[in-house]
Amino acid sequence: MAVIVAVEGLRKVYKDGFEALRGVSLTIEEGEILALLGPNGAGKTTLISALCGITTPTAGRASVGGHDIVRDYRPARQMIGLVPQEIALEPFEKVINTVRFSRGLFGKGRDDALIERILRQLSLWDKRHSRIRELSGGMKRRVLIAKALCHEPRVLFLDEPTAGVDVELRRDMWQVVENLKQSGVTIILTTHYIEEAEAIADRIAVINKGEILLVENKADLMRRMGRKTLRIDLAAPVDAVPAALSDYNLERIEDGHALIYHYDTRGEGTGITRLLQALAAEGLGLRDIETRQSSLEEIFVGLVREDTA
Ligand SMILES: Nc1ncnc2c1ncn2[C@@H]1O[C@H](COP(=O)(O)OP(=O)(O)OP(=O)(O)O)[C@@H](O)[C@H]1O
Repeated sequence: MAVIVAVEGLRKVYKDGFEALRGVSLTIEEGEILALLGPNGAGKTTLISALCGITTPTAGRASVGGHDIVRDYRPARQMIGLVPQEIALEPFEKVINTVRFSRGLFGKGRDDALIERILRQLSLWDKRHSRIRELSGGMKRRVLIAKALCHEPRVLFLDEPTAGVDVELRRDMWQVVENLKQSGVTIILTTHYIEEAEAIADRIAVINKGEILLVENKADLMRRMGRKTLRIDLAAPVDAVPAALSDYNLERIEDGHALIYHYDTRGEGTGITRLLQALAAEGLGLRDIETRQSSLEEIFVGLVREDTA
């Protein structure tokens, strides 16, 4: 796949001397959904702002569609749609005018067919004559997306697209993002909701304290870093883990009614067969067993904690 966004050694030092980006390098491929994950203050918005020309990088380079974001600011910016975190819309304006106006700001001529297609894609067509203030929060977010799409960008940045949105609307928004991907738009989104990245991203970039900790295909990441746990519900509770089982580092939970075994899916063997035999040899009866894959959230928290340590 072709690279559409290339970032190389990007640094941003704010006026007060704070270094928000410490040499970020990253490539984004055409047609993918990349989720940028990071704790508060990690530098996500700064990175997006730099790529969109809102803030000037102190050092390093970046290009969008081959256009340098500083030297060729205009063509680079033409290729980008930005959906900001804050909802800033004119409350008394009608939906359709709001969107048409945004296209005009990019110096593009009126194109009613395109605007209709975008509004339909975002399920806003029926609301095109409504005033912004009459819309629900979820619809306002869709208007922000429509505005960001109306100059036909190839790369769309979504900064926290579902912050403060309820679960149902969040799923709705995921569908919208998926449809945009199908239409060929490359999407970079920042999010605090790790399940959001897990649900829709092709690749995950983790950023912490202005540095990229990793960028990896989501499925590979979960396979590589993921650990599995085996939960063993015992027929009768134990006061302590028997000494004969000490090699397994079992965790005793729920007053000894259950034991947790952590194992690595990358290892040669999981050790489960041996463990079950050892439990039987100790005379421990089992009521139930259950395995669970660690979530992206657990992987993420582990990564950031390691980086802070
Ligand atoms: N104009 C500014 N001047 C000085 N420091 C700033 C400025 N803007 C942001 N920062 C600092 O840079 C760091 C990164 O901020 P940024 O908004 O990029 O983080 P973020 O990852 O988007 O965080 P959040 O998830 O909270 O939105 C923070 O410590 C922030 O306080």
